[in-house]
Amino acid sequence: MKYEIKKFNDGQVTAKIIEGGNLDLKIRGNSYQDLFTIAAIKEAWDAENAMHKNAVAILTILCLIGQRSDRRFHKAESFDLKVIANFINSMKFDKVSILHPHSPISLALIANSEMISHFQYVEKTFKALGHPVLVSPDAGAYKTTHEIAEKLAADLVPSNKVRINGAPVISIQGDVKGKECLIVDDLADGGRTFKFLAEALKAQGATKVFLYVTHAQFNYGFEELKESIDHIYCTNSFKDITDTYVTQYAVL
Ligand SMILES: O=P(O)(O)OC[C@H]1O[C@H](OP(=O)(O)OP(=O)(O)O)[C@H](O)[C@@H]1O
Repeated sequence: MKYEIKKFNDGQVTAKIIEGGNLDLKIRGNSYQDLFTIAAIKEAWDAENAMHKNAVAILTILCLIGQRSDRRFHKAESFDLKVIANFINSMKFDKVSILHPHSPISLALIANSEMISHFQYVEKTFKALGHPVLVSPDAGAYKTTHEIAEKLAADLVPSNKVRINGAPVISIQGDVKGKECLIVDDLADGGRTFKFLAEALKAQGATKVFLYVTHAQFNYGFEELKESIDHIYCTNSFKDITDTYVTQYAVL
């Protein structure tokens, strides 16, 4: 399958199918633009395949926009992940694979979806660092990090996070004295969760603190992390980062 994308001067996106066959699209999916582009491709593909019902359409989303908005936070506010999921569902893909979604709600809302595990990236990091203690930063991350720790036979220290006026307040439930720690989570936005956690781990005697996140957004506060986190490991699902402080695994 081959296609062509054109952009009009007013921002409109249009797609043209050049060669037929199964559709296998891989996108960051971290912008509405990305979603509209695949909607155009899928619409053109459907029109071309109206007579060939056995062709298959698969979508891979590396960093789903709105994945954190997995509930209606306040009355009268929009439930954004539901809006995004409804739009993706309207395209009727046969399979939608999503890399390390923030919560299972993405999978529940998006039809025919399945999770792509981040295990291989954590495993590479864990081995490169020489088997550090894994740290899960909050209840949301605990389940998947616990599963990964079991598979790696790694020690796991859970920590709890509550946000007070937006700022994370941390409590660590384990002994990290004299140990190297690897915090494992799905995404970093400003990174304050990890800055506070790394400071707390070091205050409790951790010798080094590393961070793994699948979706390295770092929309703000990136430089500050260098004060408490020794090195960051991530994928390029959200963006490419050129900084020796960061090791990125290519997924795109
Ligand atoms: O880089 P930061 O700005 O610190 O944000 C990163 C944290 O935020 C997200 O969790 P969130 O608090 O949204 O989890 P929730 O679903 O439990 O509210 C994410 O899973 C990280 O733990």
